[in-house]
Amino acid sequence: MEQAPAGLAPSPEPFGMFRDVEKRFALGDGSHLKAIEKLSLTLEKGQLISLLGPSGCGKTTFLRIVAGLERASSGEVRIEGKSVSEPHPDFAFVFQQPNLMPWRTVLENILFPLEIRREKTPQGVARARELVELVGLAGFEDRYPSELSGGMQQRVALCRALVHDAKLLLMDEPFGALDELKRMEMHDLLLSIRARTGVTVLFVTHSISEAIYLSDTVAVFSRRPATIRDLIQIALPYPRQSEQRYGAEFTRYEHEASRLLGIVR
Ligand SMILES: Nc1ncnc2c1ncn2[C@@H]1O[C@H](COP(=O)(O)OP(=O)(O)OP(=O)(O)O)[C@@H](O)[C@H]1O
Repeated sequence: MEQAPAGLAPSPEPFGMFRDVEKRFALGDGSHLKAIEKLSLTLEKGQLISLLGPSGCGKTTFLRIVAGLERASSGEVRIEGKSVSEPHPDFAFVFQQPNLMPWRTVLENILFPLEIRREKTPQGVARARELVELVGLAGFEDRYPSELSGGMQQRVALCRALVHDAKLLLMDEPFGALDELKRMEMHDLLLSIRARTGVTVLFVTHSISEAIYLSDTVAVFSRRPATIRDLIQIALPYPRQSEQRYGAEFTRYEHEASRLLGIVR
């Protein structure tokens, strides 16, 4: 690490630091596919960054690398100053499908991460119940996933991700399978949970409006091989309100993102 000039404390490394990340996949015919090229991004603690880009550009691959589920071919991937090489117990995931265990009740699904960590303490159970309350599922603790709507199942998945007090929440198009109304409800729910817990979030989406509504920063990806075209800082105040979606400032951000994506000039 570089030495700070005398009298100045070295500035601490950001929570997440990704520098010149590249990813090449070896294909069956002996050729390679370059999914990510020289991608650099920093993530501050408590920040919510959306990764916005066209389908197939490499967003999921990047998220999987940050998660430690995939290794970068080159570049640096660091969380809290440490290189990521495998999934970390402080990371949590929410995918497009809730992937609940059908034979477990709502509460049992949420408690699962605590069970595998052997942390199913009375405090852990209390936190699970508190999360159930927070996402509006009180009274459904003993129901099975098949008895819930898709939106309710996704809320259970969110509780399961947060029950062990994750530091980093990695979300891959988590609301993509929901209808517009449910998706908007989930946006407000995610933002209220984030305001309460201070969790840092990386959120993959190809919805421009979703990215703007949720994020303090939108990282607009290029087409494959993915790199970041630009960062859009969203200055809309929190707590976000649905009315903001129809304001002139929101439209300006939508236009800027569309321009960076090459949809409009
Ligand atoms: N394991 C793999 N082996 C070979 N190629 C892969 C592998 N995983 C992903 N790819 C390729 O890498 C590219 C990026 O895929 P990725 O899933 O990251 O895109 P994405 O931006 O998340 O797309 P979408 O929004 O459609 O989910 C694609 O061309 C995909 O075919």
